[in-house]
Amino acid sequence: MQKPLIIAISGASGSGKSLFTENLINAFSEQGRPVQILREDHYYRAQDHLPMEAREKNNYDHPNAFEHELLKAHLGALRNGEPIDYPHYCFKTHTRLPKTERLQPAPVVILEGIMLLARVELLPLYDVKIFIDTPLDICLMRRMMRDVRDRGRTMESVAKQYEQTVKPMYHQFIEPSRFTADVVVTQGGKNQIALDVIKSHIQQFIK
Ligand SMILES: Nc1ncnc2c1ncn2[C@@H]1O[C@H](COP(=O)(O)OP(=O)(O)O)[C@@H](O)[C@H]1O
Ligand SMILES: O=c1ccn([C@@H]2O[C@H](COP(=O)(O)O)[C@@H](O)[C@H]2O)c(=O)[nH]1
Repeated sequence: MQKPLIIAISGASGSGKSLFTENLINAFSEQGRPVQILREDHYYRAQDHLPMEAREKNNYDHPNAFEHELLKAHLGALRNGEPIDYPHYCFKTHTRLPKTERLQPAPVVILEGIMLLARVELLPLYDVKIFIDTPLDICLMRRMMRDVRDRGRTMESVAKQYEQTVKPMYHQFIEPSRFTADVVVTQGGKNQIALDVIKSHIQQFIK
């Protein structure tokens, strides 16, 4: 089997990474499953040993919140044409679910997550590095709506977390990682030109 094309899509929380990824793979949905998605979020560390109060106070915007060692091992396996069983993370309980999901190797693997370009040891594993560059005030607005709607948060808790960790960690880790990207995308998940450019690059890897 030919080595897969591994594409890393990063950027702030709420920048539009997930939407960009979804819009990218929709184009290939009628061709079987040549493009697989793997989310860095699933690699948040398990926290079953901590009470809920401590979990709620954790800094989830520091690279050490992720088990990147496992992500690295999984990328190595996919490169070797082997399937992986990746963990499942729950944002409401701040820990992993007691199940894993199997991901089959594919010609193209798209990874998306906030710290993917901030870990230098992961960079050599990617073939294409994309940074979704969206102004932070827009990210906050989107996150506020999404976290209250989907992740069991209140507006107050989103605002407090943003002030205490999300914003400072963005400036410390995510913003500098923009300079490692091959492609910087403005206008988030709806930038049709950027989507078309990446799609045509992907198409070359799908026979
Ligand atoms: N360009 C855009 N215009 C309007 N809404 C957007 C745009 N990009 C993303 N969104 C919306 O903003 C929210 C956060 O986007 P998402 O893709 O989940 O961000 P991320 O994965 O970077 O955290 C989602 O509800 C999404 O539908
Ligand atoms: O238990 C958790 C784990 C993570 N978060 C927040 O999630 C975002 C990253 O997810 P996106 O899908 O990219 O928005 C990160 O900024 C963490 O603050 C959390 O709140 N709780």
